[in-house]
Order: sequence, then C-alpha cells, then structure tokens
Amino acid sequence: MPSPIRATVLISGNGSNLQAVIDNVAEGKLDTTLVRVLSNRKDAFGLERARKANIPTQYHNLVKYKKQHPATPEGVQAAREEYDAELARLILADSPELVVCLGFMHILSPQFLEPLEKAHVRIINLHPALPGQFNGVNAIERAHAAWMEGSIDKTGVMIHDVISEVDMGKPILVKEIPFQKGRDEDLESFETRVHETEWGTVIEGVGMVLKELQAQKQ
Ligand SMILES: Nc1nc2c(c(=O)[nH]1)N[C@@H](CN(C=O)c1ccc(C(=O)N[C@@H](CCC(=O)O)C(=O)O)cc1)CN2
Ligand SMILES: NCC(=O)N[C@@H]1O[C@H](COP(=O)([O-])[O-])[C@@H](O)[C@H]1O
Repeated sequence: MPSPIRATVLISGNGSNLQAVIDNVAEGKLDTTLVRVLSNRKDAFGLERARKANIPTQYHNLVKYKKQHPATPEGVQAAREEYDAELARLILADSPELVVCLGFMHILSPQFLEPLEKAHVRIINLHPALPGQFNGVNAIERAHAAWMEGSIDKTGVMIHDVISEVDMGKPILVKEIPFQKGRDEDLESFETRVHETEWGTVIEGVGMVLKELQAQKQ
C-alpha cells in the first residue's frame, strides 16, 4: 500500500475549505497526510481548526521582516523576499509533496516558488473565479458587482497550479456558478453559494492532484 501524499496547507482566515479537507481525510475520502497548516495571520481561525484535528500549525509573520527593513518599496520587497525564502525553508523541513493554498492571502515570489520547484513540490490554489476573471483578492465581491451591472451572467471557482503570475496557473478543476435570474441575489447569499461550491471543488480538485502525484511515484 503506497504511503499517503504529504501535504501542507496555507491559510489566512476562517479555514472552511481547510475544514472540508480535514473532514474528508478523516472519513478516508482523501488519501493524504496533512503535515502542517501554516498561516500568515496569527488570528486565522483555520489554525484552531488544525489544532483540533491534531495537525501541526505554524504562524509565519511578515511584519517581523518588514521591521528589519526601511519602509520604502525596496525595503518592503527585500522583506517579502526574505519572508518567502524562510517560508520555503519552513515548509520544506516537513518534506511535503504538495502545498495547497486555501485562502492564503499572500502573493508568493520566486524566492518561495523556485526552492519548491527544485524540490519537486507541487503548489495548487483555490480561487473563487473562472480562469482569467477577477484575479487577486475580493473576487467574489467583484464578480457580484459585475453581475449586478450586467457584465457577466456566470462566475465560478477553480483549483489551479500556482505560478508567479497570480491566479494564472493551469486550471486543474473549474466549476461554473450561474447567477440567479432577476438580478436580485444579494452579496451575502451569493457568497454562501460560492463557498458551498468551493468546498466540493476543493475535495474533488485536491483528490485529482493526489491521484496524479501517487501515480507519479509508482
Ligand atoms: N505567485 C502566486 N502567489 C499566490 C497565488 C498565485 O496564483 N501565484 N495565489 C494566491 C491566492 N490568491 C488568489 O487566489 C491571492 C492572494 C492574495 C493576493 C494579494 O493581493 N495579496 C496581497 C495582500 C492582500 C491582503 O493581505 O489582504 C499581497 O500579497 O501583497 C492576491 C491573490 C496565493 N498566492
Ligand atoms: N485569492 C484567494 C482567495 O480569495 N481565496 C478565497 O479565500 C476564501 C478562504 O475561505 P476559508 O478560509 O473559509 O477557506 C475562499 O473563498 C477562497 O476562495
């Protein structure tokens, strides 16, 4: 029986998608070992979810790095690069085969991406939009606003590979979400529908990647 794929999850917030993964692993529906949950925000509730599931956690703080550099564009860039290099070292110390970004609100620089690529660690991300639409933050709100003004009639969520260009990595799994007729669905109920779609997409998408990685090991 091949050993489960080792995975690290990166979060910044509530961790509802992390919880979906934790629950499916516990139910034997996802064959992976979650070796660590790491957050760039100390108050991320997802860290509490991981602790309850006896998964090692870590908080990696960018502010500490910013304080060691001048508050200039160059200083901030240097701080981010040092932060990312240490983030790579922290993650690689656990020897994961996969890193899953689930609401990780930090743009990863080559100082992170290159060491992981060299170590053949796959990095994937959950993004609440269709490929090429609403890259970056606040995608759900932006999609809802675009629908309200009649620019779009559907949105979606996707799991994609992580590359330097934010949210432009190869889509692995895409789920479309149609807007309801009448243009009267408020943001809160729309956001609930998006999150419900995300949970299923994360499980299916992570499952696809785990199978790919397992097959590569054979
Ligand atoms: N190089 C990449 N890094 C990340 C990717 C990616 O595809 N390539 N995906 C993200 C997740 N993400 C969208 O899915 C995303 C997260 C955060 C941001 C962003 O602008 N972050 C700001 C800080 C914003 C904040 O703190 O609220 C920043 O890093 O300066 C854009 C997209 C994970 N990283
Ligand atoms: N650009 C990345 C991004 O917007 N990610 C989004 O953060 C939320 C995390 O929710 P969670 O903490 O409850 O899993 C999710 O909606 C995810 O799509």
